[in-house]
Amino acid sequence: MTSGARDGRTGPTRAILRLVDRRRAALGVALGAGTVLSGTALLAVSGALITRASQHPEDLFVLLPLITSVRLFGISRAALRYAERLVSHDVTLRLVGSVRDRLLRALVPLAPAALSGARSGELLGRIRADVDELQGAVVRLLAPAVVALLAGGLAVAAVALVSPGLAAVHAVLLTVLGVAVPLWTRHRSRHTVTAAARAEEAFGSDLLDLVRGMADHLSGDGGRTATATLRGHIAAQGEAEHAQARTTRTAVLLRELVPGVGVVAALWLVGSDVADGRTHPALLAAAALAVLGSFEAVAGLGAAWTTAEAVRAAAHRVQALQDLRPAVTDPHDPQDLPPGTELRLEHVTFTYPGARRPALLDLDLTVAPGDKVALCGVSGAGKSTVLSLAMRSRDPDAGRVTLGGVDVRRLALDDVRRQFAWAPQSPQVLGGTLAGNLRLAGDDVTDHDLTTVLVHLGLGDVLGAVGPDGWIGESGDRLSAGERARLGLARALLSDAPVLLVDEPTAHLDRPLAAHVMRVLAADPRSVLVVSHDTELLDATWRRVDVVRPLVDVDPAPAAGARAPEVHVPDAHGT
Ligand SMILES: Nc1ncnc2c1ncn2[C@@H]1O[C@H](COP(=O)(O)OP(=O)(O)OP(=O)(O)O)[C@@H](O)[C@H]1O
Repeated sequence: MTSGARDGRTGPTRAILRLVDRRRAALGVALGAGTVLSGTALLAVSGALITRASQHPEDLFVLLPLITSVRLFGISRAALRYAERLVSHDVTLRLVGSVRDRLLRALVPLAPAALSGARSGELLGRIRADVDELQGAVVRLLAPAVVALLAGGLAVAAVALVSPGLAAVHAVLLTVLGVAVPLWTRHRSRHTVTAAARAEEAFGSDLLDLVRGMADHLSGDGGRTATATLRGHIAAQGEAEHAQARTTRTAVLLRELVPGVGVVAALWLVGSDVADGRTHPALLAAAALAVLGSFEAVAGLGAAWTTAEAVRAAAHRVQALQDLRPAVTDPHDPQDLPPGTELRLEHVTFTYPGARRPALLDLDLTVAPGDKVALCGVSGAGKSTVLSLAMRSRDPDAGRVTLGGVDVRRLALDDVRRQFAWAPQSPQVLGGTLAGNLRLAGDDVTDHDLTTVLVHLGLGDVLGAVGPDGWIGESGDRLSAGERARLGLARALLSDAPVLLVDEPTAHLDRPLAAHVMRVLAADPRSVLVVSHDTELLDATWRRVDVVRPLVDVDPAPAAGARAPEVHVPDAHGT
């Protein structure tokens, strides 16, 4: 997508249309125009046949070519329509595939930092709705527009051979039905379509939030507020759709009326020519029926104008997602991953976008291979931020993070992320099975590995009750918070990354289980950087690092005194 395309009002739409396979789309359009012209010719020849048959019922020499033509156009119309549907749907499916591919490629680098402000229901709803809308770009927008020009133009030219006056009227009526009526409809329905789409989108994301947080809603006000909000969205959508239906009814009436006017004009104009002897009588019915049939050329234009609006809006939303800047990017010329895995944060300062105070200020931390380091500190001190800077979810504003002595900004993002196994406080548990969730750790994870790690983390009972392939609920809802956290930890332990980053692994556990989990982590031969509130759980294996919340406001050039080291590193016993 070029920047020029982004600037223009219709830029994102053009960018989407550029993804269309042009050769196949041209074939689809040619087949579509062929279908319309076959239909028009079928009616015209039928008219001529009826007239000739009434004049010369026994003259097979005259009638036979007309009968053959009727058969030919009848068969070709059906065959061309079938082929056109095949080709245009193939083009659509390819377009949808490309759009999904581009969208997902754009989203992956944005996670987690750049998407942290987005509601996942909204994102999901937006992507689903936008891809649905973009499906219409070929079959309901591009193809009908070109077919209307091509087939409509050729039909007018053919009518002009019989009666130039009728051709002029015919062209005007085609324009009225193809352009004026749809433009009027579009003008009337602009607000209603947007309002209905907004209400539907809001309904989708609020419904998803309601289902996800059902327990909270039920224990709050029994879900009354949430259902009232949903009802509001349904009512707003219904109101918008009623207004839209009124406009549609009028448009349908006009679509029936205008071709009738065309037939009357044909009978009048060509009829006068026939009466004057300037035109063969067989052409009267042929011209009238040809005019009637040719309105099929603009039949798809009504939906095309509405589709243009919807496609434009969807393309803008897709563009807006693609325009989000990732919080971190790959270097142009990444260095090879160094052999060492020592992790260092050197004089690291970091402020979240829009925050008044830095989350970390001049922080130093070293985690040598095999080190067991516990980050302690009050809530909001910046402990989780240390983990996200370590695995390069974000970059520091000042100072640097190194892995094996190399600044992580010099390494390929995938290389950096492969060095870390991350177990967040509330891990993402997918709706599925225990085994399915754990196999995300790597392709080579065996059934034996799964069982061992689950038993090791005290999840043997859950494994026994559910089984490795039993359903654990949407987002693991059938597990307790502590079980979900340990499932996330199990996934991290199964990975072969050399550094484990573990956020509050004992938050939901009773004391004996918490102590057991800390012993499991202490026994792991890899480097472990753990966030923990509970200093009593830290035995001599752990080096405790206290992270202190910076109490200074953001200042581009802080005074030397304000940049005093914020990290106190006690000895191995935590004193
Ligand atoms: N995505 C974010 N955007 C803006 N501010 C954030 C974001 N994430 C964290 N913060 C802020 O940064 C500070 C440090 O947050 P962080 O999560 O690192 O603290 P923590 O020590 O891990 O806290 P806890 O022990 O409660 O998990 C807090 O003041 C927090 O409000």
